[in-house]
Amino acid sequence: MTMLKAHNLTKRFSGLLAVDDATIDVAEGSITGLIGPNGAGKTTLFAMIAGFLNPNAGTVTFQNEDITGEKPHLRARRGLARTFQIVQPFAGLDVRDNIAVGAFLHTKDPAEARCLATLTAEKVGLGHELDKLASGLTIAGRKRLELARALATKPKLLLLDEVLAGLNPSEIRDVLPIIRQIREEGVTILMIEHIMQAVMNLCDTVYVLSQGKMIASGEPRLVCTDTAVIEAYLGHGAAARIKAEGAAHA
Ligand SMILES: Nc1ncnc2c1ncn2[C@@H]1O[C@H](COP(=O)(O)OP(=O)(O)OP(=O)(O)O)[C@@H](O)[C@H]1O
Repeated sequence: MTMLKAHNLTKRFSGLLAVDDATIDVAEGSITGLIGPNGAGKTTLFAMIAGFLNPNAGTVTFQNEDITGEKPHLRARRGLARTFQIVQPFAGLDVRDNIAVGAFLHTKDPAEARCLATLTAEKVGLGHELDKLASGLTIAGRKRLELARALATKPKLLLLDEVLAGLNPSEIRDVLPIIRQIREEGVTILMIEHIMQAVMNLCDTVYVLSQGKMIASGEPRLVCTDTAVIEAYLGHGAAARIKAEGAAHA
């Protein structure tokens, strides 16, 4: 079943066409990637899916219901949660209470929210830092916290905006199994990611956005060798140059 259908979405910022008639389908149970060069419009597309921005055109359908124009908190109640590229925890709250903020979506009882927060912290490897102030976490810790805050809302679809950015290779290796485990527990994932190793490792399907347009989609291995994708990242004529160099070295 297709859980999310974001169809023909367009977003203009005064003169700039940030997203231009882009379509993305996310299958239930999948990890779907969204990649593209800087400024391609990925975050803008995410914001329209999560309801933080209204599209100028196009529709967002979640579990067969049209949610275009619906406010973010109502989408969250349906089970659509997102993380932010710039991590902004409540610095003065400890890790447990930061995560509990997400849990309050489903309960008014602080004890229950904290209990769910504790369980969620363990899932992302923050179980031993529950009493620490969020401001005292490392970048890697803050990324995990961001993941936990979204997970505590009990999402059906989790939108991850560059959760691996800023992490070193060993920290990335630690987070990949956590993302896989979240999917194993039944959460569908749509992730913006620049780190290709992670995309190749995790994603069943990947979409490529360039200058606001969706230029390719499919299995990560196939998409990476697509001429239009190589040119979007490396410039016009790059695919031919790479091919020629490959032939010269053969
Ligand atoms: N609120 C805004 N007002 C005006 N222009 C904006 C706004 N938000 C984004 N843009 C512009 O829209 C385009 C797409 O930006 P967006 O952040 O969606 O790209 P991105 O693919 O997420 O980039 P990155 O990989 O660098 O995060 C860029 O040219 C950006 O400057």
